[in-house]
Amino acid sequence: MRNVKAGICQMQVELDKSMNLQKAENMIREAAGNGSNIVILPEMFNCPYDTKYFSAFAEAYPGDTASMLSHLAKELGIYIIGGSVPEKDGDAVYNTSYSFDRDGKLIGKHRKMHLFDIDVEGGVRFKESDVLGYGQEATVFDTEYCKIGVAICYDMRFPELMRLMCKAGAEIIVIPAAFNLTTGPAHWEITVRTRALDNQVYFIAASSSRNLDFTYHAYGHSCIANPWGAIIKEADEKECILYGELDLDMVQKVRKELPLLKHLRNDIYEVCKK
Ligand SMILES: NC(=O)CC(=O)C(=O)O
Repeated sequence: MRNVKAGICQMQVELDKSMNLQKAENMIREAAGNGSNIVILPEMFNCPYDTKYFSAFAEAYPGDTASMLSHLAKELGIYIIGGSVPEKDGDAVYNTSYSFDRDGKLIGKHRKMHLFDIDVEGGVRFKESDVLGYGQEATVFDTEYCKIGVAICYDMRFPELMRLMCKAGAEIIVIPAAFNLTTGPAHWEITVRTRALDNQVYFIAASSSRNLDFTYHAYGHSCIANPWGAIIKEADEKECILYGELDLDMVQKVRKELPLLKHLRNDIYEVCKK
């Protein structure tokens, strides 16, 4: 049996960065105290999800935020997938996720590859590319449980990237995210389930909770889908820690019983790195 307990911190993000860091620390400690092996934070957990704040909140690596996550991972002996934060690199700012192992070592760094530029009539309008640079690489890393792939929010809408992570051996895909009240009800759950089903992985989508003080209202509803495409845990829109047990043997069982990945017609089409 290969079991992992995941703790998803659906935290409320505020305007005050130090409050966000304190909140994240408290929630990580609580999730670890309740037996989580892997603790996950949401997209932009130290900064409101609004392009006007990204540059001012950005830190060059390691900075206070990544250092805190690394220390906590080591002290608590857990893996941390640190949501995402604005990262400063020279003149550029990226939407970046840092992951740490039980020794506090950085094992994954993902810069959001697909920037969220949308304009839905009567709904949400957002243009990350006004202020953010594009990530260039898919991110998959080893843990003692299995390989884990990490991407950020809008990245999950691109099946090619998810397939690339699956081909690189990911059995769990983790997506720190912040869908909204236009796209969330329509697309969140179906995208999570479909990506889990396509790739026969555990798919974890970790949102912030809904804060109506800001112009961008996160959908919340952090959830976990299993390799059969079923949602096994889902939060509502409020702040909480969502726990889920992942049975990694199920990944291999489903892949054996319904061998989608073996049946790919790579002679006709193939998702590959350029
Ligand atoms: N916030 C995002 O990056 C993506 C999102 O909200 C959506 O795809 O919808």
